[in-house]
Amino acid sequence: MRNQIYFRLPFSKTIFSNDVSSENHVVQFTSFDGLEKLDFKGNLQNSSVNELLINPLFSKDLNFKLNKCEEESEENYTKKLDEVISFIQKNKIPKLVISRRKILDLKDKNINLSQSFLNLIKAYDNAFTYLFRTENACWLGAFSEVLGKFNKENATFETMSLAGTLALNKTWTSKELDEQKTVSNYVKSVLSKYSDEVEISETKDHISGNIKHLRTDFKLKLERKNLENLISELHPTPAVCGIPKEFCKTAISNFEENPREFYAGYSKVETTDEIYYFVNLRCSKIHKNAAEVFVGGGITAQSKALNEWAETELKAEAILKNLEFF
Ligand SMILES: C=C(O[C@@H]1C=C(C(=O)O)C=C[C@H]1O)C(=O)O
Repeated sequence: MRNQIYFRLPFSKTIFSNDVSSENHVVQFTSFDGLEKLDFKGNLQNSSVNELLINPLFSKDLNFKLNKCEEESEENYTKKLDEVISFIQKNKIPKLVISRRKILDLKDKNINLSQSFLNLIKAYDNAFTYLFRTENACWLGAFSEVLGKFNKENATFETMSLAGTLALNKTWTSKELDEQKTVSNYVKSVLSKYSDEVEISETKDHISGNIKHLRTDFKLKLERKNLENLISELHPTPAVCGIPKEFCKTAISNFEENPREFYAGYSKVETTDEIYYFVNLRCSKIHKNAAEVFVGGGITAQSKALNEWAETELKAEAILKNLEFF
Protein backbone atom coordinates (compact mmCIF):
# COMPACT_ATOMS: atom_id res chain seq x y z
CA MET A 1 0.00 0.00 0.00
CA ARG A 2 1.31 3.47 -0.83
CA ASN A 3 1.49 6.27 1.73
CA GLN A 4 -1.44 8.54 1.15
CA ILE A 5 -2.10 12.02 2.55
CA TYR A 6 -4.81 14.65 2.33
CA PHE A 7 -4.03 18.12 3.67
CA ARG A 8 -5.16 21.72 3.68
CA LEU A 9 -2.75 24.64 4.21
CA PRO A 10 -3.66 27.42 6.68
CA PHE A 11 -6.23 29.95 5.37
CA SER A 12 -6.65 28.01 2.13
CA LYS A 13 -9.75 26.52 0.56
CA THR A 14 -7.85 23.88 -1.41
CA ILE A 15 -7.55 20.28 -0.28
CA PHE A 16 -4.48 18.59 -1.70
CA SER A 17 -3.57 14.94 -1.96
CA ASN A 18 -0.54 13.12 -3.37
CA ASP A 19 -1.03 11.33 -6.67
CA VAL A 20 1.02 8.34 -7.78
CA SER A 21 2.69 9.83 -10.78
CA SER A 22 6.16 10.69 -9.55
CA GLU A 23 8.96 9.92 -7.16
CA ASN A 24 8.86 13.49 -5.76
CA HIS A 25 8.55 13.74 -2.00
CA VAL A 26 5.80 16.30 -1.55
CA VAL A 27 5.21 15.92 2.17
CA GLN A 28 7.47 14.56 4.87
CA PHE A 29 6.84 14.00 8.59
CA THR A 30 9.74 13.93 11.07
CA SER A 31 9.33 12.36 14.51
CA PHE A 32 9.94 14.34 17.71
CA ASP A 33 13.31 12.62 18.25
CA GLY A 34 14.26 13.33 14.61
CA LEU A 35 15.03 9.63 13.99
CA GLU A 36 12.01 8.70 11.91
CA LYS A 37 11.04 10.28 8.57
CA LEU A 38 7.86 9.43 6.73
CA ASP A 39 7.65 10.39 3.06
CA PHE A 40 4.60 10.94 0.90
CA LYS A 41 5.50 10.62 -2.75
CA GLY A 42 3.76 11.94 -5.84
CA ASN A 43 2.76 15.32 -7.16
CA LEU A 44 0.27 17.51 -5.36
CA GLN A 45 -3.17 17.27 -6.89
CA ASN A 46 -6.33 19.15 -6.00
CA SER A 47 -8.82 17.00 -4.21
CA SER A 48 -12.39 17.80 -3.23
CA VAL A 49 -14.99 17.24 -0.51
CA ASN A 50 -16.91 15.01 -2.92
CA GLU A 51 -13.90 12.88 -3.68
CA LEU A 52 -13.27 12.40 0.05
CA LEU A 53 -16.86 11.53 0.83
CA ILE A 54 -17.54 9.17 -2.08
CA ASN A 55 -15.19 6.64 -0.58
CA PRO A 56 -14.55 7.72 3.03
CA LEU A 57 -11.92 6.15 5.26
CA PHE A 58 -13.34 4.54 8.43
CA SER A 59 -11.45 3.52 11.55
CA LYS A 60 -13.01 0.04 11.22
CA ASP A 61 -11.25 -0.38 7.87
CA LEU A 62 -7.79 0.02 9.40
CA ASN A 63 -6.00 -3.25 9.97
CA PHE A 64 -3.88 -2.29 12.96
CA LYS A 65 -4.99 -2.35 16.58
CA LEU A 66 -3.84 -0.67 19.78
CA ASN A 67 -2.98 -3.42 22.27
CA LYS A 68 -3.34 -1.50 25.50
CA CYS A 69 -6.36 0.79 25.67
CA GLU A 70 -5.56 2.14 29.14
CA GLU A 71 -4.53 5.76 29.59
CA GLU A 72 -2.65 7.48 32.42
CA SER A 73 -5.26 8.45 34.99
CA GLU A 74 -5.69 12.01 36.27
CA GLU A 75 -4.31 10.86 39.62
CA ASN A 76 -1.17 9.28 38.18
CA TYR A 77 -0.53 12.13 35.74
CA THR A 78 -0.88 14.88 38.35
CA LYS A 79 1.35 12.90 40.73
CA LYS A 80 3.96 12.70 37.99
CA LEU A 81 3.58 16.43 37.27
CA ASP A 82 4.29 17.18 40.95
CA GLU A 83 7.56 15.26 40.54
CA VAL A 84 8.26 17.19 37.34
CA ILE A 85 7.69 20.51 39.12
CA SER A 86 10.14 19.50 41.92
CA PHE A 87 12.63 18.38 39.26
CA ILE A 88 12.35 21.77 37.53
CA GLN A 89 12.82 23.63 40.82
CA LYS A 90 15.78 21.48 41.86
CA ASN A 91 17.54 21.81 38.51
CA LYS A 92 16.56 25.49 38.14
CA ILE A 93 15.41 25.09 34.54
CA PRO A 94 12.92 27.58 33.05
CA LYS A 95 10.61 25.10 31.31
CA LEU A 96 10.01 21.45 30.46
CA VAL A 97 7.19 20.23 28.20
CA ILE A 98 5.47 17.02 29.35
CA SER A 99 2.77 15.17 27.46
CA ARG A 100 0.41 12.21 27.68
CA ARG A 101 -1.86 10.21 25.41
CA LYS A 102 -5.57 10.39 25.97
CA ILE A 103 -7.14 7.19 24.67
CA LEU A 104 -10.58 6.89 23.20
CA ASP A 105 -11.57 3.22 23.24
CA LEU A 106 -13.77 2.82 20.18
CA LYS A 107 -15.44 -0.47 21.24
CA ASP A 108 -18.21 -0.73 18.62
CA LYS A 109 -17.84 2.90 17.48
CA ASN A 110 -16.57 3.65 14.01
CA ILE A 111 -14.98 7.01 13.09
CA ASN A 112 -15.56 8.46 9.65
CA LEU A 113 -12.03 9.82 9.31
CA SER A 114 -12.63 11.67 6.04
CA GLN A 115 -15.57 13.57 7.53
CA SER A 116 -13.57 14.25 10.73
CA PHE A 117 -10.79 15.74 8.58
CA LEU A 118 -13.37 18.01 6.90
CA ASN A 119 -14.77 19.00 10.32
CA LEU A 120 -11.25 20.02 11.44
CA ILE A 121 -10.76 22.07 8.28
CA LYS A 122 -13.95 23.97 9.05
CA ALA A 123 -13.16 24.42 12.75
CA TYR A 124 -9.58 25.71 12.38
CA ASP A 125 -9.12 28.00 9.40
CA ASN A 126 -5.57 28.94 10.52
CA ALA A 127 -4.38 25.34 10.91
CA PHE A 128 -2.39 22.95 8.78
CA THR A 129 -4.87 20.08 8.70
CA TYR A 130 -4.06 16.56 7.51
CA LEU A 131 -5.18 12.96 7.37
CA PHE A 132 -2.66 10.31 6.39
CA ARG A 133 -2.57 6.60 6.09
CA THR A 134 0.32 4.20 5.54
CA GLU A 135 0.63 0.42 5.68
CA ASN A 136 0.70 0.46 9.50
CA ALA A 137 -0.38 3.90 10.73
CA CYS A 138 -3.07 6.53 10.37
CA TRP A 139 -2.84 10.06 11.81
CA LEU A 140 -5.19 13.01 11.87
CA GLY A 141 -4.19 16.49 13.00
CA ALA A 142 -4.91 20.20 12.86
CA PHE A 143 -2.74 22.94 14.33
CA SER A 144 -1.44 26.37 13.45
CA GLU A 145 2.09 26.45 14.86
CA VAL A 146 4.58 27.25 12.11
CA LEU A 147 8.14 26.04 12.66
CA GLY A 148 9.18 27.67 9.42
CA LYS A 149 7.90 29.16 6.19
CA PHE A 150 10.39 29.87 3.42
CA ASN A 151 9.43 31.95 0.42
CA LYS A 152 11.49 30.73 -2.55
CA GLU A 153 11.17 33.92 -4.56
CA ASN A 154 12.27 36.53 -2.01
CA ALA A 155 14.24 34.15 0.28
CA THR A 156 12.42 35.25 3.43
CA PHE A 157 12.06 32.91 6.37
CA GLU A 158 9.30 33.30 8.94
CA THR A 159 8.74 31.49 12.20
CA MET A 160 6.86 32.04 15.47
CA SER A 161 7.18 31.42 19.16
CA LEU A 162 3.91 30.02 20.44
CA ALA A 163 3.36 29.09 24.06
CA GLY A 164 1.20 29.72 27.10
CA THR A 165 -2.31 28.30 27.11
CA LEU A 166 -5.53 29.55 28.64
CA ALA A 167 -9.25 29.24 28.05
CA LEU A 168 -10.46 32.20 25.95
CA ASN A 169 -12.06 34.05 28.89
CA LYS A 170 -9.01 33.90 31.22
CA THR A 171 -6.34 36.60 31.74
CA TRP A 172 -2.62 35.99 31.15
CA THR A 173 -0.45 35.65 34.27
CA SER A 174 3.34 35.79 34.71
CA LYS A 175 3.41 31.96 34.36
CA GLU A 176 2.31 32.05 30.71
CA LEU A 177 4.16 35.29 29.89
CA ASP A 178 7.48 33.90 31.22
CA GLU A 179 6.91 30.56 29.54
CA GLN A 180 6.40 32.18 26.15
CA LYS A 181 9.36 34.55 26.66
CA THR A 182 11.61 31.50 27.12
CA VAL A 183 10.55 30.27 23.67
CA SER A 184 10.99 33.72 22.08
CA ASN A 185 14.49 34.13 23.52
CA TYR A 186 15.50 30.73 22.21
CA VAL A 187 14.11 31.37 18.71
CA LYS A 188 15.79 34.78 18.61
CA SER A 189 19.16 33.35 19.66
CA VAL A 190 19.03 30.68 16.91
CA LEU A 191 17.85 33.12 14.19
CA SER A 192 20.50 35.71 15.02
CA LYS A 193 23.18 33.21 13.94
CA TYR A 194 21.71 33.39 10.43
CA SER A 195 21.04 37.12 10.07
CA ASP A 196 21.88 40.44 11.77
CA GLU A 197 18.43 41.71 10.92
CA VAL A 198 15.65 39.68 12.49
CA GLU A 199 12.25 41.40 12.50
CA ILE A 200 10.34 40.65 15.69
CA SER A 201 6.63 41.43 16.12
CA GLU A 202 4.68 42.42 19.20
CA THR A 203 3.43 39.47 21.27
CA LYS A 204 -0.26 38.86 20.65
CA ASP A 205 -3.05 36.39 21.35
CA HIS A 206 -3.29 33.41 19.02
CA ILE A 207 -6.75 31.87 19.08
CA SER A 208 -7.17 28.15 18.51
CA GLY A 209 -10.80 27.08 18.91
CA ASN A 210 -11.68 27.18 22.61
CA ILE A 211 -8.20 28.21 23.78
CA LYS A 212 -5.63 30.95 23.23
CA HIS A 213 -1.84 31.05 23.18
CA LEU A 214 0.74 33.86 23.19
CA ARG A 215 2.56 34.35 19.91
CA THR A 216 5.50 36.39 18.59
CA ASP A 217 6.43 36.38 14.89
CA PHE A 218 9.97 36.47 13.45
CA LYS A 219 11.14 37.26 9.93
CA LEU A 220 14.57 37.35 8.25
CA LYS A 221 16.34 36.88 4.94
CA LEU A 222 17.86 33.43 4.61
CA GLU A 223 20.03 31.72 2.03
CA ARG A 224 18.21 28.64 0.84
CA LYS A 225 21.23 26.44 1.46
CA ASN A 226 20.87 27.19 5.20
CA LEU A 227 17.18 26.29 5.45
CA GLU A 228 17.46 22.65 6.55
CA ASN A 229 20.20 23.49 9.06
CA LEU A 230 18.12 26.23 10.59
CA ILE A 231 15.10 23.94 10.90
CA SER A 232 17.09 21.22 12.61
CA GLU A 233 18.60 23.80 14.96
CA LEU A 234 15.19 25.24 15.82
CA HIS A 235 13.55 21.86 16.39
CA PRO A 236 12.51 20.96 19.03
CA THR A 237 11.85 24.48 20.28
CA PRO A 238 11.04 25.06 23.96
CA ALA A 239 7.37 25.22 22.86
CA VAL A 240 7.41 21.41 22.67
CA CYS A 241 10.60 20.40 24.55
CA GLY A 242 12.18 22.79 27.04
CA ILE A 243 15.33 24.64 27.98
CA PRO A 244 18.12 23.50 27.99
CA LYS A 245 17.23 21.38 24.97
CA GLU A 246 19.33 18.21 25.41
CA PHE A 247 18.74 18.08 29.17
CA CYS A 248 14.98 18.36 28.57
CA LYS A 249 14.97 15.72 25.80
CA THR A 250 16.46 13.25 28.28
CA ALA A 251 14.03 14.31 31.02
CA ILE A 252 11.11 13.82 28.60
CA SER A 253 12.17 10.28 27.76
CA ASN A 254 12.49 9.53 31.49
CA PHE A 255 9.18 11.08 32.56
CA GLU A 256 6.93 10.09 29.66
CA GLU A 257 5.56 6.56 29.36
CA ASN A 258 6.00 6.15 25.59
CA PRO A 259 8.04 7.72 22.80
CA ARG A 260 6.25 10.68 21.19
CA GLU A 261 6.51 9.30 17.64
CA PHE A 262 5.27 12.05 15.25
CA TYR A 263 3.61 14.10 18.02
CA ALA A 264 5.63 17.30 18.60
CA GLY A 265 7.69 16.47 15.51
CA TYR A 266 7.11 18.45 12.33
CA SER A 267 5.86 18.14 8.78
CA LYS A 268 7.42 19.66 5.67
CA VAL A 269 5.32 20.63 2.66
CA GLU A 270 6.81 22.04 -0.53
CA THR A 271 4.62 23.99 -2.96
CA THR A 272 5.69 25.92 -6.07
CA ASP A 273 6.32 29.13 -4.11
CA GLU A 274 6.91 28.07 -0.53
CA ILE A 275 8.43 25.47 1.79
CA TYR A 276 6.43 25.07 5.00
CA TYR A 277 7.31 23.31 8.25
CA PHE A 278 4.45 22.79 10.72
CA VAL A 279 4.74 21.62 14.33
CA ASN A 280 2.67 18.45 14.68
CA LEU A 281 0.41 19.13 17.68
CA ARG A 282 -3.33 18.60 18.34
CA CYS A 283 -3.04 15.26 16.60
CA SER A 284 -4.31 11.73 16.96
CA LYS A 285 -3.04 8.31 15.96
CA ILE A 286 -5.98 6.21 14.85
CA HIS A 287 -6.28 2.45 15.16
CA LYS A 288 -9.10 0.05 14.31
CA ASN A 289 -10.14 -0.09 17.99
CA ALA A 290 -8.94 3.21 19.50
CA ALA A 291 -7.81 6.77 18.93
CA GLU A 292 -4.78 8.07 20.82
CA VAL A 293 -4.83 11.85 21.27
CA PHE A 294 -1.43 13.37 22.09
CA VAL A 295 -1.50 16.38 24.42
CA GLY A 296 1.05 18.21 26.51
CA GLY A 297 2.00 21.51 28.02
CA GLY A 298 4.89 23.58 29.26
CA ILE A 299 5.65 22.96 32.94
CA THR A 300 7.46 25.63 34.95
CA ALA A 301 8.35 26.11 38.61
CA GLN A 302 5.06 28.02 38.95
CA SER A 303 2.88 25.24 37.46
CA LYS A 304 0.00 23.65 39.35
CA ALA A 305 -0.44 19.97 38.46
CA LEU A 306 -4.24 20.10 38.33
CA ASN A 307 -4.24 23.14 36.02
CA GLU A 308 -1.78 21.39 33.72
CA TRP A 309 -4.05 18.33 33.61
CA ALA A 310 -7.01 20.60 32.75
CA GLU A 311 -4.94 22.20 29.98
CA THR A 312 -4.28 18.81 28.37
CA GLU A 313 -8.01 17.98 28.57
CA LEU A 314 -8.84 21.26 26.80
CA LYS A 315 -6.24 20.58 24.12
CA ALA A 316 -7.61 17.05 23.55
CA GLU A 317 -11.04 18.55 22.90
CA ALA A 318 -9.62 20.26 19.81
CA ILE A 319 -9.56 16.89 18.06
CA LEU A 320 -12.17 14.91 19.99
CA LYS A 321 -15.06 17.27 19.41
CA ASN A 322 -14.48 17.14 15.66
CA LEU A 323 -14.53 13.35 15.34
CA GLU A 324 -17.49 12.15 13.34
CA PHE A 325 -18.91 8.80 14.40
CA PHE A 326 -20.71 6.57 11.97
C1 LIG B 1 2.58 20.80 23.66
C2 LIG B 1 1.45 21.29 23.11
O1 LIG B 1 1.28 22.62 22.77
C3 LIG B 1 2.36 23.54 22.84
C4 LIG B 1 2.53 24.00 24.21
C5 LIG B 1 1.85 25.10 24.66
C6 LIG B 1 1.89 25.46 26.13
O2 LIG B 1 2.64 24.84 26.87
O3 LIG B 1 1.14 26.35 26.58
C7 LIG B 1 1.13 25.92 23.77
C8 LIG B 1 1.15 25.68 22.44
C9 LIG B 1 2.03 24.68 21.87
O4 LIG B 1 3.24 25.24 21.46
C10 LIG B 1 0.30 20.41 22.76
O5 LIG B 1 -0.66 20.90 22.17
O6 LIG B 1 0.36 19.21 23.04
